[in-house]
Amino acid sequence: MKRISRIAAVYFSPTGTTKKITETIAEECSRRMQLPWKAHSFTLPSERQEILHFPSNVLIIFGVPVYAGRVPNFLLSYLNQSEGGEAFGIPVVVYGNRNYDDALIELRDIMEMHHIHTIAGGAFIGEHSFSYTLGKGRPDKADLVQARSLADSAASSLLTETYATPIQVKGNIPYRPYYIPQKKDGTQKKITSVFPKISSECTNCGRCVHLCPMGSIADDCHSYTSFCIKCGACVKGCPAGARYYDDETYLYHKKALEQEFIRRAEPELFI
Ligand SMILES: Cc1cc2nc3c(=O)[nH]c(=O)nc-3n(C[C@H](O)[C@H](O)[C@H](O)COP(=O)(O)O)c2cc1C
Repeated sequence: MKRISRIAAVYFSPTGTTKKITETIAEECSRRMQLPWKAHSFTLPSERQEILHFPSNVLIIFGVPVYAGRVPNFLLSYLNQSEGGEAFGIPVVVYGNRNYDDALIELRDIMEMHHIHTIAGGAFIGEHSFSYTLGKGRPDKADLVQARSLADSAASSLLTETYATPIQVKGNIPYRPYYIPQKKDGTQKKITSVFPKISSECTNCGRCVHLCPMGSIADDCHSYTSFCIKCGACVKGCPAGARYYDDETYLYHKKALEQEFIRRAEPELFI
């Protein structure tokens, strides 16, 4: 086996569910392989100043949330500059109880293209960025058991050199187009130009300014300097509950998702 001397949990995670899964897998790999692990977030603009560059001796647990059934597209130019140095890696996607569509296979391909040899993969569920009821409380205890199980199998396959790479995961090639929300009348409408509103409860504490992964909220907390990806970081992270959406298509889409995807989706592990 190529020498692995440390483990890295590398993730983009505006509302923290991807962070939780990715770090749990890293922690368990660390326990099983008796190696140190470290977290590396690329969620905030300041964290994306440096490109991702890994030496060959790292096992990389690479986590992204699923946006529109795919790897978030605004991350592609950043991810496509990364260099994996022939390291081993585990692609992990976290989705809001609807579907992960082609996100996992796309992430695997990105990793392979940048010289990270994938040996396992997983799709997990997190509370949906738009909602407090869809995937509520996920990942939960049972999800974390699954995350640890993925880590155990991956660690065993590395220790016994029985891994297969690239890992075979679910998904289509070519990838399906990005999922587009529907309006009430059944026609599709993108919500790219929608921004959260700010109520009078806002205390100008600046928390949202710090949390925004696009660096799009001005210091006054009330105006926007760039675009909004609807990640939910400012809405769910506002201590005063002052940020909300009132866009009709956004609200209709959120309600439709909450009504249609009430079944409990389960994690899928690829080993
Ligand atoms: C723009 C956008 C698109 C999303 N698209 C999907 C999707 O296609 N399928 C799904 O199940 N969840 C979708 N989600 C929900 C997130 O994948 C999910 O909430 C994830 O747990 C968020 O990760 P985080 O907590 O690390 O930010 C979407 C969220 C956003 C913001």
